[in-house]
Amino acid sequence: MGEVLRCESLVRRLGDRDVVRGASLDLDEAVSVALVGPSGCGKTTFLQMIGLLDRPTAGRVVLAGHDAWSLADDVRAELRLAWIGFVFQQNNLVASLSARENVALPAWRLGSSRREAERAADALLERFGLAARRDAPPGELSVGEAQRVAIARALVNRPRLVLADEPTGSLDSASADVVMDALAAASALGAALLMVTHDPRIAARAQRTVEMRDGRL
Ligand SMILES: Nc1ncnc2c1ncn2[C@@H]1O[C@H](COP(=O)(O)OP(=O)(O)OP(=O)(O)O)[C@@H](O)[C@H]1O
Repeated sequence: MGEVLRCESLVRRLGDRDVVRGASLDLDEAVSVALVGPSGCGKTTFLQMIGLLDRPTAGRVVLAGHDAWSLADDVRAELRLAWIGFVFQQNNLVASLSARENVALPAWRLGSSRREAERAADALLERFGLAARRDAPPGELSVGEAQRVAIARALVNRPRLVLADEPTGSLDSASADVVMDALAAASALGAALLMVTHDPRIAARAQRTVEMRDGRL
């Protein structure tokens, strides 16, 4: 199995304390890992360093063989766009764009034509049962619909690494199942999946569970 991600001894100091204190983790392609742990133990902070959103105080994130945090900012942004799909706790959709445009945007930014990007977006929206909602702006979607759009957006560039921070936290159990099926499908297609969850039912669907306590895995 090919290695997708290796993080080595990640530390993140926030204020006067280390919130993440030397966390190391390897992920190979097609694996799914649930990250669990008590509220405030550092899970989101850890995920944001891996997702190239928050610079570690110490340690390395090796993604696709690159020491990601030593790259120039624009190169790192490009690596992130091509390799990582991030599903946030809040969906972070762009309010002024339609569901379809939100999903298409990362593909277009990565270099697809508008037409190709929209075709890829439509295929994902259809798979998530949202074909009829594609022209709606996020403000007109239910919480569950919006989260499925956010997952479609995260998957549109066929990322090798999918990071999800409580992707089903705000969903009823039927919508949570649809979301989980989508994430499981991405991992079956070869992506490495790392998801933070408090839900034991969701964690049970991952191949492996890793626990964080006090900033350590
Ligand atoms: N800017 C900051 N300055 C100081 N402390 C911070 C800052 N941001 C977050 N923290 C603290 O860092 C700790 C870890 O936060 P983090 O969000 O990573 O935890 P978590 O495990 O994801 O929690 P939850 O499960 O509740 O989402 C918390 O105790 C939080 O209060």
